[in-house]
Amino acid sequence: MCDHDSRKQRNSKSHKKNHKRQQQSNQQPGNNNHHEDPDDPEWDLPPGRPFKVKISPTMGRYLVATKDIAAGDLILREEALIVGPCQNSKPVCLGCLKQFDGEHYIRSSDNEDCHRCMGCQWPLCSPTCPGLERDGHARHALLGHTYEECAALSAAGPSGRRVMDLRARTPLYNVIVPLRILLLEKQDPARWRAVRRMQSHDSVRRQIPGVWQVNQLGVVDRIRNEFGLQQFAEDEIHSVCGILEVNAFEVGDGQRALYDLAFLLAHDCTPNTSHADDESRALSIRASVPIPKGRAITLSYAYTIQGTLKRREHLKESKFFDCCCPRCSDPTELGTMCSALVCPRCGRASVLPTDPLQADAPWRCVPRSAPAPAPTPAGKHAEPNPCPGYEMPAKEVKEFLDKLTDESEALDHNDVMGLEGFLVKHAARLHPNHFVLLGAKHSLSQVYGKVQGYLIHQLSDALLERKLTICREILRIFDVLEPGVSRLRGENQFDHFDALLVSHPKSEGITLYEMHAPIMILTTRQFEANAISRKDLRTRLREVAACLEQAAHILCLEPESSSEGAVGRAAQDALQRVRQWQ
Ligand SMILES: C[S@@+](CC[C@H](N)C(=O)[O-])C[C@H]1O[C@@H](n2cnc3c(N)ncnc32)[C@H](O)[C@@H]1O
Repeated sequence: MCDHDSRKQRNSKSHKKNHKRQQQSNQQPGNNNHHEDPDDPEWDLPPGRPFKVKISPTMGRYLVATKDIAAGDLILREEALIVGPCQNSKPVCLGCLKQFDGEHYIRSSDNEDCHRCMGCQWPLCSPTCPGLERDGHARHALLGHTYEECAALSAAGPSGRRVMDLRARTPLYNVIVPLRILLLEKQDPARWRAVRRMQSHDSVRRQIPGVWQVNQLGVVDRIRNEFGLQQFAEDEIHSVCGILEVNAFEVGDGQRALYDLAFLLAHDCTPNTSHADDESRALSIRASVPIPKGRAITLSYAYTIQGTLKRREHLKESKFFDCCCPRCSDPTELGTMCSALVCPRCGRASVLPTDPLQADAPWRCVPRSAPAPAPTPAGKHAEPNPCPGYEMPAKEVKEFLDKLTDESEALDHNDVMGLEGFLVKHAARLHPNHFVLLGAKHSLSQVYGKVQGYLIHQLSDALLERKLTICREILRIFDVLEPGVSRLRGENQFDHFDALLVSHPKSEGITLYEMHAPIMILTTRQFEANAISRKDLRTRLREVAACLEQAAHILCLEPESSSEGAVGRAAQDALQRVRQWQ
């Protein structure tokens, strides 16, 4: 349905442009033409893997299923090649990478703010941190603070003294992962080779001052001049920065990591896998939907609840390619209308990009496949849209979206009234599924029932219904954009997106879990007030059990130590209780 609509909606003026787009689109991982791409002979994978490596002219190397993979199946699990702090990280212990808040660290005996490495003076959580290399007993071996790293960081004096405020983000930590990679060449040549075969897009990045210059000052000059490590060539450090920008996964609590095989997964805006990392930063990739043999195995490098314009901008700026996936190619975003604006002339939420693959194409109010209009008394059908042709220049749309995004990012996502006010304020300009509204709704789905004044038992029936409605609305969108056994891909509290994949603490599973409490409380209240029958009660309990069952099914695939894993266990416990009542 959506494809058909979108084809009609597209500006079909340029046959040539469409032909080019068709070609691009055929290269997308979602399309089933992978038999045409050759296998990459350089990859000799151990037997038993459900995938192989292919190579395409546009996407480079990517993984393709070699057998039918069922939803939920584990496709790949691997240890990190290297782990370290994210860009602009808050100070962390170089051994275990934990931040210096709460009770996570031991103050040093000389009453300093924290313990520091005796050699390089970089902050550590304790002198006995398990991530410190000592006499052959390093628990994390190359993933923690090694003798070589300490020597490099103190080559021109103890550089860690520059980290002064333990609570403030600092660009000083941007050097740590590049340095860890550079040191691998001598420490572990096999790992070094594994990292060096990753793409760094140097030639493109070199042309972007915001990327190249920033790395020059923040990483290259610091390593070579401030730390005095002239043995590392400028270009080599730049390539390592590129490898990290293009291939790193955001893991743990504000860390980034590289993996031997997972980096080969191609991007798709409606991916067929989800991923999770555990305490040791081992990464698991699971199928979120059935993946037939021969289909590319994909994940999303972008935030799923984001409009096409912003997603493609992010992918272009940080991953250096133009996404032409089915979702990006469809102005309606697979019918979700996630980017649709309300037309000021006719009042319908039907202003869409005329060509979503061209960021400068105008947006236009287009007839939609709304329910067929009723015949007029004269027997003729009314015009389905009174103003086909209302147009907004791309620049105006972009400015409007930037303003909206700034406003939504400034919201306190624990402030119920602020979030509801934001929804009301923009209802007249945006489709109810517009991504900025979905972001606010997603927060509301979590905070109704959790924050002071809105704790679950304090909520009126109307507010419980509101929480439920919001959960249902967002689940309908997840079903299209992230179908199957997957977590919602969401931005987390970190404001740095240097990594390939943001970690996604909010989840579809969590939304399903969120739904069970309002249904339960409403049902109990209504049953006690004799407003529903025993039969209705049983039906509602079945609905609650279904939510919990799905939530547990999704979240119990998450690592036990993660917050999602904990909600999964809570869902299982709640399910048992509901079954007893049933
Ligand atoms: C993490 S790497 C994936 C592995 C990479 N293809 C390789 O050969 O090393 C990300 C890069 O792969 C390419 N890529 C991934 N998904 C793509 C897609 N859907 N369309 C075009 N290029 C894609 C882009 O060049 C992107 O910067």
